[in-house]
Amino acid sequence: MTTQNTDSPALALRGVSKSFRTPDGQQVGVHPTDLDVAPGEIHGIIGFSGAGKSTLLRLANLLERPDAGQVVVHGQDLMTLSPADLRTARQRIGMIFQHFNLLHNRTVADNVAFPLRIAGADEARINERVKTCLEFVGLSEKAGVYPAQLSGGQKQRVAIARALAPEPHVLLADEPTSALDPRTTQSLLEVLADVNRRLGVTILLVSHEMGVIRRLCHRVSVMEGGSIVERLTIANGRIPPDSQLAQWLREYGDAEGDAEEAAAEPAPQHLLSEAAHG
Ligand SMILES: Nc1ncnc2c1ncn2[C@@H]1O[C@H](COP(=O)(O)OP(=O)(O)OP(=O)(O)O)[C@@H](O)[C@H]1O
Repeated sequence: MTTQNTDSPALALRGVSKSFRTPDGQQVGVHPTDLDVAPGEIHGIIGFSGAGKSTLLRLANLLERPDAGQVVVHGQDLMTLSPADLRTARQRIGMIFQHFNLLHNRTVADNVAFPLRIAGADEARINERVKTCLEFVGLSEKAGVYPAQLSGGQKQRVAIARALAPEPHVLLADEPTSALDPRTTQSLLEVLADVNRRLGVTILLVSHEMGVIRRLCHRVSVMEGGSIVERLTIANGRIPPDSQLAQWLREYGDAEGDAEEAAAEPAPQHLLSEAAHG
């Protein structure tokens, strides 16, 4: 990994906005929004359905191109890059999805190798990265199998290995555990915490599950109607009780079933990255 300037954000969205043209007219996905994610931070985005969470995340690697604003990753404004330079910059921004998005007709090893092949890496480096990344996610013995032979949790681990293959500085995660059962979710969160703590990867994660945010994130942005309406620090898994988010939890409950507990109970220590909190 290259040396990072710890003073500047790993990822900064500056005045980004996005509207969509629909048969009914213009639909606002994200109003002009600022977001800073510090190096080594795990930053969550939470909100109700349609709040603009996925759109905001996809603006961060120009999967959706903003109508306006800047997308700055390690000091480089992606909006100003040529297509070739953008492809290079994207090697440093990994992404994982709710439904894994694996290539079903390729083996696990070939899935992990895919971003490196696209980038024209040589076979020695590809083999070395595939081995390292599959070891990291605990799936070395599955290198030769096809995705259909894997469980959901294993598929998401392969997707994480694929995202890690080009040694990204930032990982974007769009509802990475929403298709998984609670126990698999727990082990996936441990993998993501390891990605952050051991590899120093900054993570921006969308989830509608409060438990995921509490267990994994250092800070959270709360979205409503295409805007960030609240920004909170999560200390030891605690949501500040006077926050809008805690109020919503009291009002609408939590996927885990106990809103009061969700606001008060500390997260397991092993899931909190020491990196960003010292
Ligand atoms: N490609 C698109 N075309 C038209 N409208 C879109 C498109 N993508 C998003 N939108 C609209 O933008 C708004 C925000 O959508 P987005 O998917 O970002 O919300 P979300 O908070 O991620 O919701 P969910 O939790 O249901 O995934 C919604 O009103 C949605 O219908």
